[in-house]
Amino acid sequence: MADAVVESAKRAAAQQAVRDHFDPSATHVGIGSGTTIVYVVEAIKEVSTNLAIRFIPTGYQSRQVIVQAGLTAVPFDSLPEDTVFDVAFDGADEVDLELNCIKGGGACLFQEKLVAERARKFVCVADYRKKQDRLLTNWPTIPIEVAPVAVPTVLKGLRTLGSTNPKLRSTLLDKSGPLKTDQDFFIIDAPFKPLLIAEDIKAGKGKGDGSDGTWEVNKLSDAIKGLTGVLEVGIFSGLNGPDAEAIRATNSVKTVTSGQKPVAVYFGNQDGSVEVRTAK
Ligand SMILES: O=C(CO)[C@H](O)[C@H](O)COP(=O)(O)O
Repeated sequence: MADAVVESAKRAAAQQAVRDHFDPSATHVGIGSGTTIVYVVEAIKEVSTNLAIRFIPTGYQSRQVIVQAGLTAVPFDSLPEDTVFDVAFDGADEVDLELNCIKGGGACLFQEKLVAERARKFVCVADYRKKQDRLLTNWPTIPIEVAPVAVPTVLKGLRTLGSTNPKLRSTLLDKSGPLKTDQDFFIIDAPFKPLLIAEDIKAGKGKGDGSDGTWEVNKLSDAIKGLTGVLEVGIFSGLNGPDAEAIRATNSVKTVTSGQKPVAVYFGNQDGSVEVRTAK
């Protein structure tokens, strides 16, 4: 029964996100991974079956969702580098007050980041369990995609950064060994204390650079990304819509996109309502 509530929360959020951000005259639309994105594609299909719209998947599962809906899937690397997508939709594992997200619970994060960064608008859709004030409140770990040969190096580096017990992710059948990503890389799940946001640093709640055991979202993301062997980190932070708009306005750079952070996150609630957090 609880599952039915969660599923209808996801569907309600997806319906509203698509109503607000999918323009049927779009030419390129990014499609993320996970269970919630299925409802996004379902909602898109209700509005448009236009085969001229190119849907860019973020991995194998995402591509299957697009293809099974009868829509046109186009690989990311088949598009010219300056193609900006109208919008990219994706799920999230946890979202904080600043719209920073943890992603990678389903082992997709690298291609999700590539696609999100190319979109003029990156929009996330999730259920009520994902809405928190700080990252690592309910979701326990940061997923990190690593080169197999570098696993021991990265585990050691993560412990140095303060992660108490980072672990290599196994398949559901433990005896099959480590889970492989779409890139044939591995995933390490690293726990840290809940992450600080900018207002916490201003309020003196910690330095946020790891020196006192606290980490601010962007600083931790950069520190993990700096470990040799890390392909990508499941923290989506940094620039978002309005920041990117400002850069575009001042520099006349037409190709600046939304960045890694969503411009809006749609949360489906248990009572059927939908709550939207938008970039300030
Ligand atoms: O990042 C992801 C996959 O790696 C997903 O977007 C994230 O895990 C959310 O998934 P779901 O919609 O199933 O809750």
